[in-house]
Amino acid sequence: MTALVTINNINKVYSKGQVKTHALQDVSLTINKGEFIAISGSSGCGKSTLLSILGLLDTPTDGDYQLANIDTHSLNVDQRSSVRNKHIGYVFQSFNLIDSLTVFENVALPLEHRGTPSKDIKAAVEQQLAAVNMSARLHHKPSQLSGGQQQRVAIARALVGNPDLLLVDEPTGNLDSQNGDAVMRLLLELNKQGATVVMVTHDERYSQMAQRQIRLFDGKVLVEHKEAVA
Ligand SMILES: Nc1ncnc2c1ncn2[C@@H]1O[C@H](COP(=O)(O)OP(=O)(O)OP(=O)(O)O)[C@@H](O)[C@H]1O
Repeated sequence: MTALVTINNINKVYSKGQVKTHALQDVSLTINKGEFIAISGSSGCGKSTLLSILGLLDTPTDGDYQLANIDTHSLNVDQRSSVRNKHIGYVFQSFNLIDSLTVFENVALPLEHRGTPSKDIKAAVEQQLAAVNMSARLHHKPSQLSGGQQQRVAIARALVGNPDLLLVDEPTGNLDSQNGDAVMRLLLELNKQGATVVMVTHDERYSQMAQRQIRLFDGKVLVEHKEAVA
């Protein structure tokens, strides 16, 4: 198995005036290519903080983070955003689509930032929207879609650049159970096709579907359960 992510003794301390919050305490984790990991735990235990650090949206106070053999500590701001663009897809609970852009334009964004030629963008966006069953809505605006459809578009945007790592924060949190189940089935299918997925969820039903489950408590890894490989 090939390690995609290695974090060692990550700590994150938020300081606001005199108040310090130790959001992550000595968290160490290896994520192999092709895994599907669910991170759960009660509110405030550090799930989103961990995902933001994995997604290079935030930096740890100390500790090491290697992604695809890159030591992320030594990256400057521009290098971090380039590594993020190339290696990471991020799906947010609130979709974070841009309302003034069409579905096609939203999904095209990561490739435009990379300077991909427009002919290649068109092919990749159409292929990715077909993979999430949203080909019929290319020219719609996000506000004209249901929540489940918006989340599928957000997943297409996260995957269009073939990232190594798909990070998903409460993907079903804003969806009813039918749409939530459909998004979960899609993530499992994408994982079967090779995507490495790390998903934060409150929903025990969905975390049980992951191959590996990590429960955080007060910023520490409390338990880890791994499905036996047959
Ligand atoms: N920007 C910030 N400044 C100060 N404290 C913060 C900040 N972000 C998070 N925290 C604190 O760090 C701790 C971990 O927060 P985090 O958002 O990672 O938890 P979580 O497990 O994702 O919670 P939830 O399930 O409610 O989203 C909490 O105590 C939170 O109050």
